[in-house]
Amino acid sequence: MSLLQVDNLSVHYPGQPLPALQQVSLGLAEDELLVALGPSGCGKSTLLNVLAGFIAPTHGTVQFAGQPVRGPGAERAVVFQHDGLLPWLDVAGNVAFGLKLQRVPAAERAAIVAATLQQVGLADAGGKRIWQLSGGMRQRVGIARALASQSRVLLLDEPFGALDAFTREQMQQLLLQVWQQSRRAVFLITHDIEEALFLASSLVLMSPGPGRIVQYLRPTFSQRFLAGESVRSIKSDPAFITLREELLASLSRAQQQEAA
Ligand SMILES: Nc1ncnc2c1ncn2[C@@H]1O[C@H](COP(=O)(O)OP(=O)(O)OP(=O)(O)O)[C@@H](O)[C@H]1O
Repeated sequence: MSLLQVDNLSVHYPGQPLPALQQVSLGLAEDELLVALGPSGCGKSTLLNVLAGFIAPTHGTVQFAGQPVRGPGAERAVVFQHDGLLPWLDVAGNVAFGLKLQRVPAAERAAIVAATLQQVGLADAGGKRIWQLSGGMRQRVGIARALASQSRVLLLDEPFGALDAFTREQMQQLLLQVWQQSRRAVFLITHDIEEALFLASSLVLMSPGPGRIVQYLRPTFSQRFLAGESVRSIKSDPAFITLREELLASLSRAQQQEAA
């Protein structure tokens, strides 16, 4: 059964000629890393915002664990492209912030913060100030904060979009490790085909005008990485390259249809 379930979802922003999303249906299971891939304007952020409970559907339903989503909830943590960290707190303070709001006792809070910082490779950085961190480290803190919240779903909004190619690849690997260890359901949006193929256990390809799902896939490359194969070997595999080119062709076909 899906943890998050979307049925026949449409979102039409007031004053816009076309719906941002039209008749979108998908399910996110507990052990899944679902990626929504598509070009700018296909409704990825709108979909994530609906799952997070920031935006209400115009039509259709969104359910978490069988209950309608009526707004944001602690069981669905969001990580944004621009990390949203609090500059007046240090790294540990940022990771502990949500726990403090939830009134988790100090000793328990400290243990969770230490464990999640360890998980994202920042075990020694708890006392650092936010302005001392690189972009990749900041995103690690954002992910640690989401993990610390003990949410059951992580919603990641283009989390690596602002990073250089090398750091981005490191973060993709980290995310897969964290996904495997933390056993959370993950929903991630990206416009990067290679990133989507490498990370996804399920992938929906989206197209704009109106925003909709045009293809569902179940790539297996992340399983190969988690079984020990190197990222370079996976991304240079002809099977990976062929699928990447097919997705690129599907996306350009969808965009040509939109333009016509
Ligand atoms: N608050 C809003 N009010 C009106 N229209 C909006 C609003 N937010 C998004 N839109 C429109 O809805 C459509 C989908 O936008 P959305 O941001 O969800 O797409 P996206 O795939 O995430 O794009 P990007 O990758 O550029 O962020 C676009 O046409 C956009 O202009």
